Amino acid sequence: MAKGIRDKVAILGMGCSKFGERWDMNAEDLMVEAYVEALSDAGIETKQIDAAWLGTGIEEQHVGKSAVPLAVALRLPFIPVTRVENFCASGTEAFRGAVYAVASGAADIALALGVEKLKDTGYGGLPQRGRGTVNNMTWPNLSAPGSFAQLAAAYRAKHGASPEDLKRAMAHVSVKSHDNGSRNPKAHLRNRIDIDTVLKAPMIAEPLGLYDCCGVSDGSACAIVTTPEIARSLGKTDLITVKALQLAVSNGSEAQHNSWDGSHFATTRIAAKRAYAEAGIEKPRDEVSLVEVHDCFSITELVTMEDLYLSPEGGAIRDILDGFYDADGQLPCQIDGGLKCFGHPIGASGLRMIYEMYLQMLGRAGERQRQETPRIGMTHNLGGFPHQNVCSISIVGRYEG
Ligand SMILES: CC(=O)SCCNC(=O)CCNC(=O)[C@H](O)C(C)(C)COP(=O)(O)OP(=O)(O)OC[C@H]1O[C@@H](n2cnc3c(N)ncnc32)[C@H](O)[C@@H]1OP(=O)(O)O
Repeated sequence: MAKGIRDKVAILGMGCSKFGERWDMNAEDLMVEAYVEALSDAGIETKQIDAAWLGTGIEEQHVGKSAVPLAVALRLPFIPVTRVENFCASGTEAFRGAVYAVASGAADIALALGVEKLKDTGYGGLPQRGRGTVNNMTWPNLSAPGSFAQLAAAYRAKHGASPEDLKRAMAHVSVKSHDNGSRNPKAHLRNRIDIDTVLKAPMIAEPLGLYDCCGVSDGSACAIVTTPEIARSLGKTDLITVKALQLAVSNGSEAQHNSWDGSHFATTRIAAKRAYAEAGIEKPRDEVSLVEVHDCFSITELVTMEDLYLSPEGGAIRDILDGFYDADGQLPCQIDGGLKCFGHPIGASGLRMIYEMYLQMLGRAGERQRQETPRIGMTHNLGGFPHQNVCSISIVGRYEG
C-alpha cells in the first residue's frame, strides 16, 4: 500500500453553518456563514489561501454551475478553485482535494467547503416523477427510503433477526441521535423523542418510519488545512491532523453477478480496511474514540457499524441496545445528532461530520463535549444506493509529532 497521508496535513480552522430550513439565506449566504467561522478559527486572511475545493451535489438547481459560486461568495483572489461532486460524499471529496493539495506540496493552505440548499428547492426523499424514458420505464419508483428499506429486509434475512428486535434497535438509533441533537444549537431537528414515538410514527417505506429517516435541510461546512509545520508557525499548539482518507467506489460487480446478498456495503468494508491501515489502527473497536457515520436511515447506521468492523458481524443490534454507541457509551456515534438531526444537505454533510470530530478533540463541543477528550475520530460519508455507491472515510486525530 502507498505510504499515505498520515500526519502530513493539519486542520487549521473549521466552520459550520446552522443547518435547517434556512428560508432567509441562499447558498452563497450559507457558504459565507461557515467560511467566516473557519477563517476566524484559522486566524488567517483570505489572501493566504492557495487553492479551494467546493463540494456540492445538485448544483444547477441550488448552488450554480462550476466553481465560480464559491469564488464569488468568498471573494477568493483568482486562485484555483475546483468543484467536486460524488453523490452524497461530495463534502468529504472537497476535503480530500484540499488535503491532497497540501500533502503534495502544491498548496501551503487550502480550503474545502461543502454546501447544499435543499429545503425550499423542491428536493425530497420520496419518489418524484423523473423526466425521460429511462426514468419513467426503468426507475419509476426508485427512492432513497425505498432502496434503504430493502437493506433492512436483507440484513434481517441474513442474520435471522426478528422484526421486533431490528425495529427496536433502529428506534434506539433514532432516539439516541435526537437526544444528542437536542444538545446541539446548529442541528435542524432538536426535539427529544422516545421509542414509542418512533415505533408509532407514519410509515415512509416499511420498515422505515418518519424517525428512521434523515431530514431534508439546508447547510454548509468548511475546513482550512495546512501542514503541521505551518500551523505551528501560525501559533497553533494543539493540532488535529488527518490520519487517513480513503474512498471506495462500486464497480457494479457484486450486484451484477448475484454474489451480493444486499445486506452490507462492500465499499464501506474496503475503504475501512484501507483507512485503518493508513492510520495505523489495528483494533478499531478499542482504538477509535468517536464515530460519525452516514445515518441517512437508521438501518444504514446499524449496518455500517458492522461494515466498519466496530461491531462483530450480526452483533450491531446487541451493541446498539446495550448503549455501546450512546453519548455516554464506549464509542459514541453521532454525538452531534448526525444526519438524523442535521438533515442531509448533500455537499455539506461530510465536512459537518469532520467539524464535530475537530471540536470534540479540541474540547470545544459545549454541552455535548465528551468528558475524556477523544484521541481518534472517524467519519463515514456514503453516496448513492445500497447496490451502487461511493464510500469516503476520514480519520482525524490528535497530533503527537
Ligand atoms: C445515501 C443517502 O444519503 S440517501 C438519503 C437522501 N435523503 C433522503 O432520502 C431524505 C429522507 N427524508 C425525507 O424525505 C423527508 O424527511 C420525509 C419524507 C421523511 C418527511 O418529509 P415531509 O413529510 O415532507 O416532512 P415535512 O418537511 O413536511 O415536515 C413535517 C413534520 O415532520 C418533521 N420531520 C420531517 N422530516 C423528519 C425526519 N426525517 N425526522 C423527524 N422529523 C421530521 C418536520 O420537522 C415537521 O414537523 P412539524 O410539523 O412539527 O413542523
